[in-house]
Amino acid sequence: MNKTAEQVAQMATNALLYEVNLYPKPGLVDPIDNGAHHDMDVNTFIRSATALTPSFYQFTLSGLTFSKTAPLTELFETVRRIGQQAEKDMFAATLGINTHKGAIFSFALFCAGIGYTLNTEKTILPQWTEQLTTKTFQTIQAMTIHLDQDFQNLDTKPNLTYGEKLYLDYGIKGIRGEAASGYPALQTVGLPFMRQTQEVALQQRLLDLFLTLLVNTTDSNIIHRSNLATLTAVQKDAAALIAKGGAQKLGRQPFDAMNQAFVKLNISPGGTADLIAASVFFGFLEQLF
Ligand SMILES: CC(C)(COP(=O)(O)OP(=O)(O)OC[C@H]1O[C@@H](n2cnc3c(N)ncnc32)[C@H](O)[C@@H]1O)[C@@H](O)C(=O)NCCC(=O)NCCS
Ligand SMILES: Nc1ncnc2c1ncn2[C@@H]1O[C@H](COP(=O)(O)OP(=O)(O)OP(=O)(O)O)[C@@H](O)[C@H]1O
Repeated sequence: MNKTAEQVAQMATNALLYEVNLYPKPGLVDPIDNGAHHDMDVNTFIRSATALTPSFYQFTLSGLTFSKTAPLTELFETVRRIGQQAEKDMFAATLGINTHKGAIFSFALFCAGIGYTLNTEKTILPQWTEQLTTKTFQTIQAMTIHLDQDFQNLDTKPNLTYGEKLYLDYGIKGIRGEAASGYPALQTVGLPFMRQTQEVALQQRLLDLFLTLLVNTTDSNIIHRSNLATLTAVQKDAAALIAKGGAQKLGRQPFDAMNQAFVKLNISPGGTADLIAASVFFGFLEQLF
């Protein structure tokens, strides 16, 4: 076993566990309630997150051992194959429920990108820096340069995913667009927030991270369960809470109220949840906890 890949995989699983453990998260599964979900609870997420550790290890190892001269699009092809097996492992662990499909895709890119950066920069995990995070996102951009191909010939495809439908209906690129641009929601929003809030208590810090990411993300889960107008409206509400001081000033009450509103609307910001987990993951690497 490769020690570095093991450590990165452990951090990835822990990041998913920190995300599901955070409460009260509007619309999402947390230890207090299942938000707008009827088919999963916190234990479903624990089973899923732990079942994914071997795949996180494989993603990282692929990056660590990838040729320094081959095109990075080949690394993407490799991790997508591993990702397909990871999806099977997730469905086996959850008895058929989609807990972490988006997270598998994003963490495949993060883990492979981190492995590749460690290898090409000849460095080790304890010496990880903000600059290496930036390099990792540049690698991810190079890996996903042809990701737009996913959107070709959709009009003849029989069964469209939510993300594909969203592209056809609105031209919104969702998680694929985020990846192909090198995760601007993390580079310009989530990670700067994590770097600036190291003194804040963890629960308040991550609840305010939730608001900040929600305001700045085109969360395709909210759109497919409702519509673009609903996303815009809840982003406005979240921005108003930030302006009033967020969790640090207001405590958990507005989050409970927002949870009730999201349940009524049957919406769940699953993309925002994945970006919280991602911010925590890079937070572990940069030792921001
Ligand atoms: C690209 C993926 C996520 C499929 O997208 P799909 O169109 O099915 O899903 P959709 O767009 O609805 O979003 C999926 C998930 O992404 C997350 N998400 C949504 N919006 C965002 C956002 N703006 N930013 C980050 N994550 C987001 C959510 O968790 C959501 O549930 C991926 O599963 C995939 O590539 N599937 C094809 C099979 C495959 O290759 N699997 C292996 C992946 S490594
Ligand atoms: N804590 C969480 N609670 C709920 N969803 C989360 C959480 N963390 C991440 N997610 C993401 O949100 C997705 C679930 O959202 P949703 O139920 O809308 O998706 P779906 O299963 O594809 O759609 P549907 O249930 O409407 O058929 C998960 O697959 C996951 O990617």
